[in-house]
Amino acid sequence: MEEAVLCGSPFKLRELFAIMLIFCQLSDAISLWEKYKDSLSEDIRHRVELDIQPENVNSIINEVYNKCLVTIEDTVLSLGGTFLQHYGLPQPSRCEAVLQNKDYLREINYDSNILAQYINFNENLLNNEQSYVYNKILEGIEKNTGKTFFLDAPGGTGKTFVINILLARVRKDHGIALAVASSGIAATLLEGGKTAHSVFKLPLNLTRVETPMCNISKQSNIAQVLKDCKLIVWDECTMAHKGGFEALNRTLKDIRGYNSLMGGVTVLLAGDFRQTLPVIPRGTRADEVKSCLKASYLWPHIQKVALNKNMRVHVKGDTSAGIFAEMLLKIGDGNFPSLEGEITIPSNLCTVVSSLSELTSRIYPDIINIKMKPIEWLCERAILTPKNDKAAEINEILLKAFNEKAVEYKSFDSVIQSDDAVHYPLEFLNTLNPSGLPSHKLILKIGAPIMLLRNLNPPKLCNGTRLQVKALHKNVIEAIVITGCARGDIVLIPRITLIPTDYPFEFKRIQFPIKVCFAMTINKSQGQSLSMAGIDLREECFSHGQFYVACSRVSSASSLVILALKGSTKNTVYKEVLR
Ligand SMILES: Nc1ncnc2c1ncn2[C@@H]1O[C@H](COP(=O)(O)OP(=O)(O)OP(=O)(O)O)[C@@H](O)[C@H]1O
Repeated sequence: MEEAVLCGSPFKLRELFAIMLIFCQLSDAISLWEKYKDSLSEDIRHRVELDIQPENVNSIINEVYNKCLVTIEDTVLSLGGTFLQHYGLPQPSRCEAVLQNKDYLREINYDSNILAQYINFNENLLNNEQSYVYNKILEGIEKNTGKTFFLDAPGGTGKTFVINILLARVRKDHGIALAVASSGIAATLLEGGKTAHSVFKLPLNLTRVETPMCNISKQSNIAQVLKDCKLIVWDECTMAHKGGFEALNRTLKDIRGYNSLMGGVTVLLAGDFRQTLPVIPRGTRADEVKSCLKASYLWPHIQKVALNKNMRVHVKGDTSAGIFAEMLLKIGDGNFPSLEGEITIPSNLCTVVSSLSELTSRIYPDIINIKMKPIEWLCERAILTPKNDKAAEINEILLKAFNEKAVEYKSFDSVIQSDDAVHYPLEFLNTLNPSGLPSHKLILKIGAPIMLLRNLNPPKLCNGTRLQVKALHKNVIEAIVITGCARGDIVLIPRITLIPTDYPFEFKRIQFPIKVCFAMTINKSQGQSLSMAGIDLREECFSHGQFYVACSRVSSASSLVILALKGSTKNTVYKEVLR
């Protein structure tokens, strides 16, 4: 073998080894294998290095050796020999899933050196409460105690900061740490983050199924990832329906073959119950409360940890930002002094204005020159409304406020079951405006900000990513990304088929998956940070946490303008969710 290594290819070496196994009655085949396994599997290793960085191959080297043994065994069998076990060698597994599993390879393909530097630098910055949370979760991962944690963290307390160091710690040692979030926007803030729906293949009808399961088969690529992962982080978990966590729990138990909570993997659920709860179409307060994580049978089994110190304020050393943050917490907790449910909006929270034109001109001054503005200008501002119709009204006004040619795109609508065509004529379908679907008549101008309504190519193009229109072609829209990790990239958006899920009959709309977004609903803004936010409260916030979410998009009173005709507003807080 020693001579052959110098002159033969790995393929020829394996052939030689196979012949020796059958014909040479080797007394110690295992030692020979151990000594030359790297030479025997060199080409297989190179092939894996095409998919992941060379230094990361070591974390799956046993898979490489296994593949090598399989090919040796194939040759031995074809030469009339028998299984490798018979010769005192390890019996290879015929399931070589990992080497072909792109999802798996992506999850272990992090640069350990860069991660080590990142950890060294940032671990030292953790404050006391962050360190406590970090070490507690790390201990759970290292001792494999299989705990699920809930990290209660209001905005600015360093939740994302802590999570990213935890993810780096696991990945540095080639462990798998999955990062997901309930919304596409929140997912872009986590290293390697994706939406929970796309990773866990959560069923769409969570409200209607009693024992939901993730649509993941045990043989799939993602099942292998879930089987081996050491940490799952789910950010903005308070926005998600409890059925999603229950589905994940059942699926992990099944895939990992272990009947403890979440199949024994450490799970970190992070969020803030002061923010909006899962949206239940046509649901009541009780429906919303009943659908959140706290109402799940899993909740009593989850260990609670919290962050309280606002690091945005602390790092900047800005005392007025500190007062602002304290006020936000009082609003979020429902402890702001109120009279018959109405709170008087204080001047150190924001600037109060009394007309829509004042609100729009404060948030979008000099809109006439919108095409000349840098993308930062557009990305850092938005007007927020409790409901869609007011956002649509403001978008129409602001779209008319600058001189560019308006281009109209009409959708192609149709029912999915041909029998329904009699009951739901085309003209009727065109009038429908389900939330999350672009309208039948989409009017756009070059320079206008738009928002994606689907995850087209996460994390670059997610549901919620904002862009600015650059060119309006007949079948494609050219736009520059203004938020998220692809900021500054120019992308082309096609018309796609969109099917709303919460309609009593099925219909599809072929349209560009976008909306103009000078203004957007408060629920859509959750997870976005702004430097200038306007809130239109002509119609008041109607659901838990909306006012808190809207105000907490910015970090100081000078960045917030509120249109409140009476100077007061309703602050809806479901105290039962905060207990
Ligand atoms: N220990 C720390 N040392 C230095 N900077 C920190 C520390 N913790 C957090 N920060 C910084 O404070 C800011 C807020 O942190 P982060 O974004 O993690 O908070 P968050 O809780 O995720 O807030 P939000 O939910 O509003 O996004 C960030 O700029 C972050 O880098």
